[in-house]
Amino acid sequence: MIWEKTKERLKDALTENVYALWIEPLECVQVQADALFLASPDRYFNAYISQHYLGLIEEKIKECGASARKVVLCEKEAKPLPVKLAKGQMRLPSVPENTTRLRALHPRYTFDEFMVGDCNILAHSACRSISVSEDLVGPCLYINSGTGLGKSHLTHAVAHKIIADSPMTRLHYVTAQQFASEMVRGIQSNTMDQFKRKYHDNCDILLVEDVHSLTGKKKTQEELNELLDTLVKSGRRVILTANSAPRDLVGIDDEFRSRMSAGLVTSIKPPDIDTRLRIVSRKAVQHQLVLEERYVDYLAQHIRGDIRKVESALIALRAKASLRKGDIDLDLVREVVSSVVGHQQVLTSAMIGDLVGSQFKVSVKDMQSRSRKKVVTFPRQVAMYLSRKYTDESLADIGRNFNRDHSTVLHAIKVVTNLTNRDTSVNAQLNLLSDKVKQL
Ligand SMILES: Nc1ncnc2c1ncn2[C@@H]1O[C@H](COP(=O)(O)OP(=O)(O)OP(=O)(O)O)[C@@H](O)[C@H]1O
Repeated sequence: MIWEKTKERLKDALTENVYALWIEPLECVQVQADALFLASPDRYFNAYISQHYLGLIEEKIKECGASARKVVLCEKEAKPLPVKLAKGQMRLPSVPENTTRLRALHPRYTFDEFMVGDCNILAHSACRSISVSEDLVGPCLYINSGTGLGKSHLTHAVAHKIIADSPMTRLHYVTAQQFASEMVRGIQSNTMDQFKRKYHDNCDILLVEDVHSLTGKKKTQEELNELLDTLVKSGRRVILTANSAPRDLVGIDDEFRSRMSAGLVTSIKPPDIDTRLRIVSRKAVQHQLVLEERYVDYLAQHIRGDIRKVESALIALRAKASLRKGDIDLDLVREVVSSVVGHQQVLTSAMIGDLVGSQFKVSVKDMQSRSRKKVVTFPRQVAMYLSRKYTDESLADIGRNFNRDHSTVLHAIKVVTNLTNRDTSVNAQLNLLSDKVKQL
């Protein structure tokens, strides 16, 4: 009774779509003195509810005057997905049967959780505009990147947004492998008609991940090629992801390659230091970890590329800190970072200062001194220039290492850039030093 009453209030408080999508599937399975147990289709569903609606649900329960004020979310009894869904079972109401299963979507891979920087701004804005059907990028978007740089995150974000804004959209989210297996099953069981109907007729947006895995799978490539043609020609939306650009895919037919390149092709680059800082801060909050700013800096400085490594470092930090029942300190952060990135050394301005000093036979101490002698100023300026070029340190950090402020570093960069443009011997010297820096 109490849940029925609460649902009435939630119905008034939420839009029809949101209510149908997120509240209706919840089933009250138990009421205890202080808690109401609600069962949902799966744990992803639970996570989404916890993040977005738990407060409101509890508020409405309170308004209904129940003594049970707390909500405990649990999963409905896990059952294998039935081939033919029983009425309403484990399927979101109002959502067409053949839309993506929400359980395939990670609840936290949303636009809100995605940190945007120079490295991914185009992919991000293209996904945003596809998710609201803006016609900025055309119907087909291809995103490629190395591992762990956010392709799935963005693709899921598109799906979340579409499902939340317009749940009636027929959206299919599959990996290329799943698409291939489904097609093979269709061929083997003589149900290709059904397969074609699902993707050609009953699909408004298609999201296919990891198309590089179709290497050598001629038949699947043909099928997907034909499907892309149908969807794109009829103005429906497609997002494809892969580990490399279409031109670099191996074992892919030219026709299919060209079809995939027909719309916007964009790559996500490894995140720059500013984006990494924001990612570390955001993920720390997600993992309920309170981190001092200097440790956020340390993690962002040292963990580059694959963002999964940031997550594993944070998980390890939390686990180790709680085992030790102590605060997080620099030693612990260092230990965790080196276990995540191995012994890969991160280039610093201090290392570059040492190298340049030894090449010019000037001590680091002299470079840090106030001396304006040319034998000291030039190596100092070169060290600053190379530090800016090869490390992620800020101008202020580089300056600090040489006992100067950021404007001196800016000036040094200008001087050295001018010299390399004018003086071939300085240019040659810098090339030589650059090679040595790269070997550090
Ligand atoms: N810009 C970003 N902001 C916040 N988190 C990010 C960002 N980019 C990636 N991540 C996180 O990094 C992890 C890996 O991302 P994701 O799975 O999307 O990578 P991927 O490019 O699809 O990798 P793969 O090619 O290995 O499948 C996820 O936890 C994701 O949330």
